Amino acid sequence: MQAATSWDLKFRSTNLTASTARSTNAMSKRVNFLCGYRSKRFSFRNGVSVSRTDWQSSCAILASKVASVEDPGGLADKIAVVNGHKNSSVDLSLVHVETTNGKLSQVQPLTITDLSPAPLHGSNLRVAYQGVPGAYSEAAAGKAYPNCEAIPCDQFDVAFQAVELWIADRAVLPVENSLGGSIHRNYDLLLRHRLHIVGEVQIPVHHCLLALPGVRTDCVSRVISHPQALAQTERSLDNLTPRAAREAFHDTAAAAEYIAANNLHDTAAVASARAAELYNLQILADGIQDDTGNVTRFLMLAREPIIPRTDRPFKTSIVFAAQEHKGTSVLFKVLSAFAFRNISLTKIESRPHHNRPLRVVGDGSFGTAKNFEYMFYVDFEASMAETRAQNALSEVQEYTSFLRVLGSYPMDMTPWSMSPTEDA
Ligand SMILES: O=C(O)C(=O)C[C@]1(C(=O)O)C=C[C@@H](O)C=C1
Repeated sequence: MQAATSWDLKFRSTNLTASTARSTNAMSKRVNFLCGYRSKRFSFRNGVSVSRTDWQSSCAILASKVASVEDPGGLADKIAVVNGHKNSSVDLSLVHVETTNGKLSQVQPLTITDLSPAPLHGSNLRVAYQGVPGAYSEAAAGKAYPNCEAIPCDQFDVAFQAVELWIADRAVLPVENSLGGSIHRNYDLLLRHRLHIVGEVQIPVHHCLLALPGVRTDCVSRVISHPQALAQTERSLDNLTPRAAREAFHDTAAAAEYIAANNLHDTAAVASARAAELYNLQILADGIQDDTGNVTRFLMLAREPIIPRTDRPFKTSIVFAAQEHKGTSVLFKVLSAFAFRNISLTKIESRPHHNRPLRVVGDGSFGTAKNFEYMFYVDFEASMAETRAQNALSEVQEYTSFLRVLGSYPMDMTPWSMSPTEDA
């Protein structure tokens, strides 16, 4: 192996799981984590910590530390193509390369940098995302916070908790896709947790069909991926693998990793080109999303809100519940509060009202009807620093029993490019 080059990459991988983010005291967790790590009393499977009772209340974390990676065959060039997009603005220094010459590297001991407190600013921001390296959410974290330390989490909920417990500074989570629609789980979690939306990023999602080297497409009997990714490639898969069963997986990159780790010759994954690189899979088909306009919108979440401004386009996200017995006219009134002030809405989503899911109506003469109650999520194009937005919300408050501003944040105005071909 050559001596370290300028392409030696210093990567860290901290993988949060549900059990590791369960405690309420961030500081004690951090300490427990460090002790747990040092004592090496827990074991690992596929680079993921296996929970132990004496470790369950501690904060985290598997850390696979510094991996020195030489640059065989132009790694720099290879990872400049992320998600199939050559000119991607995604900064790759966040990437968790755990492999050295294709093999998983050994877990390394902690160094002094592990003991430094969470930075609030700058490039060392710790950003939690759901998935494993190679997931689109990781690319979103890199676009949102170049040079950040991306922290993989096994569930959305864990990413929220990681920020609440000061293990991470930000979470970056998908909320909707232009083809697949809303990721409802994250809407519900936004309400359950007290984090603030501080930004949004949109990522063009360029899917590939991946399999072990040598596997032919007609030998694939099962395709695994994140349900959203399967939905976004439905028609392509009908053509490419018409007889293959489709199975949901936690995230796209985890599906790729699973095939590689289990040497599955009959299974393919829908995932990114970067996942193919990371897990040594071949690309059977490239650009298999059913429409080139396949974009996922991610939200950045923090413990504190940002101060809204008026010098650039801002978006504000709110959630509200209608006053009881006011019926559907409430929604009309709320929407008109924005319309009369020329505030455009970019999104409206309804979710079950978990505290009050049903409303019984009718006086009994014809029986009673059970109407469902909803929480409405609305995104509108204005900053909370604008008087028109403040006035609109004070009007909305009159019609609602519950109103929360989830965040007022800069809109992602990245110039549009749909595919790698168009980038070139
Ligand atoms: O599985 C991944 O790679 C993810 O980042 C998750 C996710 C999603 O939740 O929608 C993100 C973007 C794509 O739309 C497909 C999947």
